[in-house]
Parts: sequence; structure tokens; C-alpha cells
Amino acid sequence: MSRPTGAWRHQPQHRGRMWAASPFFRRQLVLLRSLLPQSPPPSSVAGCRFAHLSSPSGTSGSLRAARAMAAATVYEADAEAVVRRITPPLDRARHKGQAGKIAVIGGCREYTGAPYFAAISALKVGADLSHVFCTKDAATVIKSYSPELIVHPILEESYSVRDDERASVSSKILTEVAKWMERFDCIVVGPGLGRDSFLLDCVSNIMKHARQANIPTVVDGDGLFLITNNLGLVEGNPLAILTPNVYEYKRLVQKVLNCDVNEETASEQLMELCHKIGGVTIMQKGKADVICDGKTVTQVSTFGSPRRCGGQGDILSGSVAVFTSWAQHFILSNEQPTEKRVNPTTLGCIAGSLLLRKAASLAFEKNKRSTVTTDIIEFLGKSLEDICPAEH
Ligand SMILES: NC(=O)C1=CN([C@@H]2O[C@H](COP(=O)(O)OP(=O)(O)OC[C@H]3O[C@@H](n4cnc5c(N)ncnc54)[C@H](O)[C@@H]3O)[C@@H](O)[C@H]2O)[C@@H](O)CC1
Ligand SMILES: Nc1ncnc2c1ncn2[C@@H]1O[C@H](COP(=O)(O)OP(=O)(O)OP(=O)(O)O)[C@@H](O)[C@H]1O
Ligand SMILES: [Mg+2]
Repeated sequence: MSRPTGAWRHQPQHRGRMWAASPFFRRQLVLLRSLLPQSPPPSSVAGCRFAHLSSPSGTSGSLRAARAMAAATVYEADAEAVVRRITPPLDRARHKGQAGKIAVIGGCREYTGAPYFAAISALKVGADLSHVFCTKDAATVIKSYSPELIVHPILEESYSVRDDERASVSSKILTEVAKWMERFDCIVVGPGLGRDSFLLDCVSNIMKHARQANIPTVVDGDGLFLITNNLGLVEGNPLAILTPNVYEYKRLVQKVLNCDVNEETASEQLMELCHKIGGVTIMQKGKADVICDGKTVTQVSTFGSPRRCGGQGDILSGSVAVFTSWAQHFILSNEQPTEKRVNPTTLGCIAGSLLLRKAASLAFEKNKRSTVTTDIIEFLGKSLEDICPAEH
């Protein structure tokens, strides 16, 4: 297996003044290098407007300023190096479950494809077990797509629950999910969840439980609708990963920052959003997937495919879940001092983004205009194999 040549490369097109002497910047470099020792330092870092940025209370002015300046520069991740580094070897001594147990909370009457795409992608990337918690209506359909998935038909929508039963049904749902929660390495909340108010209340309880249990949580699709209207569910949670598409991002910015998306100051705005929500990692999906954890802004811009068929975000959420759990294990087992650790959430986003893009590219090469999401899923395995061969 070839060794990584560096995890983060500097994007030269960014403007501004040098601030490489900043202690915060130096600390960031140490963080990045500690993960991938051969990583060359960025040649320059640009600063720009930051006075308007807010940050969690207690943050000193200089740290706030340094963070804001860091936001001005977007680093292109050496995503292949990240994938190689965090993907665990296929060790014959391992038993079932050690490569990851993922759960997707989603699937209702309208949407059965999205939770399936997310859950099956988690398996195809390399997780050992993939669960789906969905409504009864969706469960049989999802099971029929694949016998590989473990499907729990436990969620309920308002139409199927009488008003006087709500409290007891809600607590039963939480008890049922809680039984499983500790086993999961990461959960994905939202693909195909729908927007029924009772169902979303139940999912809020599940998210609170996951947070107490320190389970990394990818929030996507209707999960983003839920948290945009209830930010407390993710505020200050370093294990929360938000993966908004262009519309979901717009709604988040409007709600949290009370303004519109500004392309001119995109990275500063993303950093500001992270700080306002506090501690979370955000991957803003688009032409490039831009990832911010409140400290650094990195992007993955490897070209994928010109097809924009629905469901690619679902593949991404399932893949990010697996890579985040792998990154967590990688970081913990490499015994780095806490202050030197790079966020597993950031690494998970970088790796998930690259893999989806590679798979989309291969699928498009084969299927051209008829490329659909299932075609892309078929290429997840080859994409990972090309970067990180199973036998080495
Ligand atoms: N096969 C499936 O079952 C799929 C289900 N999906 C699920 O569908 C649900 C809804 O997700 P969507 O991404 O469709 O979200 P939205 O319901 O927010 O958006 C629906 C569509 O409306 C348009 N739109 C939304 N806001 C807009 C705005 N401000 N300006 C202009 N156009 C706007 C966009 O074309 C968008 O794709 C989620 O649960 C998602 O996971 C998707 O993941 C796609 C695949
Ligand atoms: N303009 C673009 N150019 C190239 N790739 C893109 C573009 N927009 C999105 N993508 C790719 O598609 C992935 C999913 O992003 P997208 O915006 O389609 O998510 P989504 O709307 O949540 O998807 P879903 O239909 O699953 O809900 C991104 O991670 C990126 O790889
Ligand atoms: Mg989506």
C-alpha cells in the first residue's frame, strides 16, 4: 500500500495577507501533520474579513480572530491520503461488527429509496452491519430491496396514532431504539424521514439519546429540516455532522445567521455558521463539498459526475457514517494527545465525499445519461479498492 503524501494541500487561488506566524495557525498545522506526518505545510494562508464572526462564549478575542482568519482559506484535502489512512485493514482476526455498525433513522410512506441508499452504501463501503429504523409502511418495502439490511418497523406518523396514545407510543419507540443505540458506531438521521410532526418529535428524542450515548450523528435530508427548527438538538455537539444540500444550507443560514447565502464570503459564512451552532461539523454539498468543523475549512472537489440524480446525498451520508466511525477508531488507536487530534468527523466527511465522487465518475463513464443512484452504489467497492486495496 502506498503511503500518503500529504493530507491537506493549499488552494493557491485564495486571497489575502500572510498570518502563518499566528500561534493558532501553527497549532492547526501540528494537528494536520500529526495525522499525516509527510503533509507539506501550506505555503501561505490568506486572511480576510472576520470582525463580524461570533464564537462560543468564553473564546478569547485572539482565538476568535485566528479562527475567523482560518476560515478565509479553503484547503483542498488530499482525500485519498485520508481514505488510506483511516480505512482499517481486513484483519482475519476480527469478528463481525468490528468494521462498524451503522443505523439509519429514516423511511416513511413517501420515501423508501433514501434510507435504503444510505444503509446499503454503509455496507458497500465496508461496515459489517447496517440497520434502518423506519415506519411500518416503509419497512416491508425496504426489506424487499435488500436482505442485507436489518429493518426495524418502529416509527409512527400522526395519522396512525390517536392523540391519547401519543405519549405512550413515543416512549415505546424511544425504549425500542435505545435498546440498540449503544451498539452503533454512528447513526444517520433523516434520509427519507418525512416531516410528520409526531414522527419528528420521536426522532428528536432519539437524537437526544444518541447524544447522551456519544454516538456520532450524521444529520441529512429531513433531519436537517428538524434541526433547523430545533437547533438545540445539535448545538455544541462535536459528534454531529450536518450535510446540507444547496437548499438545506440556504434554510440553515437564513435561520441561524438571519441572512442569505453570500457566495463572496462563502467560507467565512460557513465558519460563522459552525460557530453559531457551536461545535458541529458541516459539509456543504455542491460542486465542491466544503467541510468546516469550526477550526478549518477543507474541500473535496474531485470531479464526480454531471448527472444530478436524486439519492447521491444519501450515498454520501451512509459513507460518511462509516468513515467517521473508522476515523474515530484510527485516532483513538494511534494514541495522539487529545490536543493534537484532528476531528474524526472532518476526516469522515472528506473520505465519504471522495468515495462518492469516484463512484459517480465510474458509474457515469459506464452509463452516461442513464446513470442513477443504484449504478453509483455498484461502484463504491471499486472506488475504495482503487485507493486502498483489500489485499496488500
Ligand atoms: N428515492 C428517494 O426516496 C429519495 C428521497 N429523498 C428524500 O426526500 C426528502 C426531501 O429531500 P429533498 O432534497 O427533495 O428536499 P426538499 O423537499 O427540501 O426539496 C425538494 C426539491 O425542491 C426544490 N427546492 C427546495 N427548496 C428550494 C428553494 N428554496 N428554491 C428552489 N427550489 C427549492 C429542489 O429542487 C429540491 O430538490 C428527504 O427525506 C430526502 O432524504 C432524497 O434523498 C432523494 C431520493
Ligand atoms: N454542482 C455539482 N457538481 C458536481 N457534483 C455535485 C454538484 N452538486 C452535488 N454534487 C455531488 O453530489 C453529492 C450530493 O449532493 P446533492 O446536492 O445532490 O445532495 P442531496 O440533494 O442531498 O442529494 P439527495 O438527492 O440524496 O437528497 C455531493 O456530495 C457532490 O459529490
Ligand atoms: Mg438529501
